[in-house]
Amino acid sequence: MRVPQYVNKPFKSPVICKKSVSTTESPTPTQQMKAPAVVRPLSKRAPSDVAPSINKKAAQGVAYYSIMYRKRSTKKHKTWDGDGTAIEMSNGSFRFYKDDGRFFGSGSLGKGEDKFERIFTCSGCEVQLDHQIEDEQEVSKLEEILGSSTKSTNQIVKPSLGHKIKQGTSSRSPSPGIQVVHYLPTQKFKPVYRNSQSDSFESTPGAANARRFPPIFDPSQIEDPLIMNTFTGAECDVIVDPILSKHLRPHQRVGVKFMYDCVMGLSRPSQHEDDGKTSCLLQKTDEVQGCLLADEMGLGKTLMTIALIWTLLKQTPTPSKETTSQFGIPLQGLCNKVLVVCPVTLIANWKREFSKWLGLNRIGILTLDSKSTPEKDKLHVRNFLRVQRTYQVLILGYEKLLSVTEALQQESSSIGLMVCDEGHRLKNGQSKTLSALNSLDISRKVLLTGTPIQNDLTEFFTIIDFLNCGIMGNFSQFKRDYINPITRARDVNNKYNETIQTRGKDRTDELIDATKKFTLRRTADTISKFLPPKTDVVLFCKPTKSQIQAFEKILTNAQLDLSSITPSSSLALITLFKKICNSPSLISQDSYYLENIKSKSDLTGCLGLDSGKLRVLLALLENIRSSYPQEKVVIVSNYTQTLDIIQNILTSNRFAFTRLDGNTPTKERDRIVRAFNTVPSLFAFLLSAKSGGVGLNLIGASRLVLFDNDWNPAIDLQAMSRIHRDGQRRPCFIYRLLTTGCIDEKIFQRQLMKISLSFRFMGDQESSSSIKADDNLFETDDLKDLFTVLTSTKSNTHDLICACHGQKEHVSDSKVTAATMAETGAKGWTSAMDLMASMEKAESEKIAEKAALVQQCLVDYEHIETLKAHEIISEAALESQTDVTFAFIKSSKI
Ligand SMILES: Nc1ncnc2c1ncn2[C@@H]1O[C@H](COP(=O)(O)OP(=O)(O)OP(=O)(O)O)[C@@H](O)[C@H]1O
Repeated sequence: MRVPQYVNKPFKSPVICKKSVSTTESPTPTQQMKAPAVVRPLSKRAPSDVAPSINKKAAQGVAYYSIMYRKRSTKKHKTWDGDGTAIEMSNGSFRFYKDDGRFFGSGSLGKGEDKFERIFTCSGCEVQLDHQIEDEQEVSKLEEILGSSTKSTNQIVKPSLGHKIKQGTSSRSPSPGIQVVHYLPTQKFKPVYRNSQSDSFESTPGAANARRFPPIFDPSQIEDPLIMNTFTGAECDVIVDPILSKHLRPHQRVGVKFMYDCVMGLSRPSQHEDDGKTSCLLQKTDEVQGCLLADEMGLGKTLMTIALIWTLLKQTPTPSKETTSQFGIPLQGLCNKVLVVCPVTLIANWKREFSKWLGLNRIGILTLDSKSTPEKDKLHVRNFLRVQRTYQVLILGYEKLLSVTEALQQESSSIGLMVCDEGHRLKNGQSKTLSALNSLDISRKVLLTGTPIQNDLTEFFTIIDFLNCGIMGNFSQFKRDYINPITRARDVNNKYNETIQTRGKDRTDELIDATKKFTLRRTADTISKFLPPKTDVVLFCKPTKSQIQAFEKILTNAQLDLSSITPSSSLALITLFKKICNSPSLISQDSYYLENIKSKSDLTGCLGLDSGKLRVLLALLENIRSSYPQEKVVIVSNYTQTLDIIQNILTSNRFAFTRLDGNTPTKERDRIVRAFNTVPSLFAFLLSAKSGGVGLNLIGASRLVLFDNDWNPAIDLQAMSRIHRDGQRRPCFIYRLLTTGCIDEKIFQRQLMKISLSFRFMGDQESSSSIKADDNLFETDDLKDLFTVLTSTKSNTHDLICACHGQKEHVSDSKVTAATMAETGAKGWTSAMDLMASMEKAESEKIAEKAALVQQCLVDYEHIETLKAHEIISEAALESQTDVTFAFIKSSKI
């Protein structure tokens, strides 16, 4: 019997790969209809072809790479023919294997050549390394395949009638480590469903016994199958391809099912909790078809989305005779085409992830070249939509989208799913990108973001309405029903108005309940057990004399009217103060200083390079280099000028580094990142937070220094999660440097307040009553406070939340009151009456609220004053840090 398997070569017309499978008897047509898929093992190879003593070599430090290869050609626009694996031997040479494990050549690098840039030629082929395979499981699979298998790559096992289908290998087996599934139906598989309403289990839910088509994978043959939920009327079970499901972590299985339910319009009962293990019978209401996956960074949103895309491209719960072969094998999935829109810097990352998890010879991915003309782009898009089997996924940058909208509009109904990565970009209802996306006729949408929707309900409405148009009514209704009552309840003047408070709380709960249907957010803690421990270190760095002088002189001469100060009128001064925190030398180029201060005050004496944070940074880098020579450091700043200063310091202290900022061309980024992750001598990576924070994988480093902070905590969080992510092997240290008592600290405190607020909304249902619609953290008093320089404090943040002595204590709830007292001047023992009186003051209430919000984010941190002796100090490379006045340290090991 001949079973078709569709192999879509990325840059070629697809081929139907006719594969023979042997059994001793052919099944009857009815048997064929019901037979399960058989998961076949990896190809076996003869010892003669075996990579020489792989395991031994691995122990000696050989490395594995995924490769792409093609026949040699003189064509101008070359494309790749297939994937494979390379082994870098201990002598530096490379041995190349096709994805079925066949050895096909070897090559070596010339002096100074970059292994990822080099195109090797051997056996009539051109080969390029794609990425290093570091995952232990993957490496051991490769060792197994390349090292211990027997040769039968071209062996075709023929089916024989009526017998169990034998396992064999194919002439086109996929990437190493991947199991081949043959679409052969048997009678064995009877899925068990849970009825989500009643919690009872049944083997034939609703009309399931009327299912006419067998699933393409047999769950009984798959270890830990991932079976999608179903609905009455479904004709076929949908099971995630085991080549992907075997990699998914528990939270990712739940995530894939959640997204599937949303885009399929399946409604979960409100109390429904999916463990990702059972398939449930849900109601198909089509009320929602858009999904917001707002998991924190690093949880693998890309892999989850790839699993969804691949499932929908290959399978459908409602096949028909026309869309299946005579054996009931689906010839097409629910979606023919998928559109992925993302920031341009992430296009390569998406493609790499598709390649990593599926291999690019399984799926056709089209990306538009950033250099091509709008005309060419339109042509490519039209071809993508019209030509059936060459490409299934189009990955586009948001910027390109506008130039191809018209072409997409013409055939957008053929796109079955749209994915918007870093989707918080769409929160502005007036944006052209949003209207371009809205003009496409695509109902199934997935929006990915690691950034919480920051308490702005107007922006949240924009995103909700984009995903599921009209689900919350129109904007005026939403404003009336949710924004107004929630905002009113937040107003301090209504704090004791019970009616307003109750209404606000009810509306908040209602909103959370309504959006829960299509919103999923999990925190980074979910994945922490799969990662090495992480230690967060907040270092308060003593400002230098010239920094303090600079603050004072500028404040005196700025002549700010503090009673009428507004965020916009003070923005330039805020920026100047932030620069002084980094290095007073930045003042001399600052436009506010040049225009308003320079003529009034002579600051020449305090324009030196030196700053508290630079001193701490340099000492930290020296400590790391001498005590942990294997480790690398990422240094992040929001300012390229600051990066320039740090770059000079690195150069004069002979630290080898590389750098990525807004001026780095997109095509260079990948090479820079790869070089940093792989070249041992590169010690530091200078990164601009805004231009490079998103999507980068810098797991070559295990330490990261956040030199300054942004108002938006999401930007800092993005940057910080570049090293502590899947693939990281070493314990990680994240250092945040703050100038003690200065604007740095105030920004940090506001960030923590923002994080607390958004956490309440997005994640913590219990405290959802505290949702605040308007994140108005900039009242006049706050602004005044920003410019206050507290020279006597060791940490203003610590003063705010705690009154301990900085000897490894942790903050606890009970300490907030004490801290509040300290801040309001009520030091020492105070009678209950006095305390009551002072707490009634509006001012102290505000401080208490601020302290509570800040404290919420700092629970579990150890408080350490002037780095009192403690074992973490040496692990964190903080010995002899005389410029650190205080530290908060939290280790995930605690
Ligand atoms: N189950 C897994 N096993 C091994 N590696 C994984 C797994 N899931 C994800 N990864 C890897 O973890 C890294 C982070 O994943 P990914 O970029 O998808 O996270 P994310 O949630 O999109 O984060 P961000 O918002 O920062 O981009 C990637 O290199 C990815 O290949």
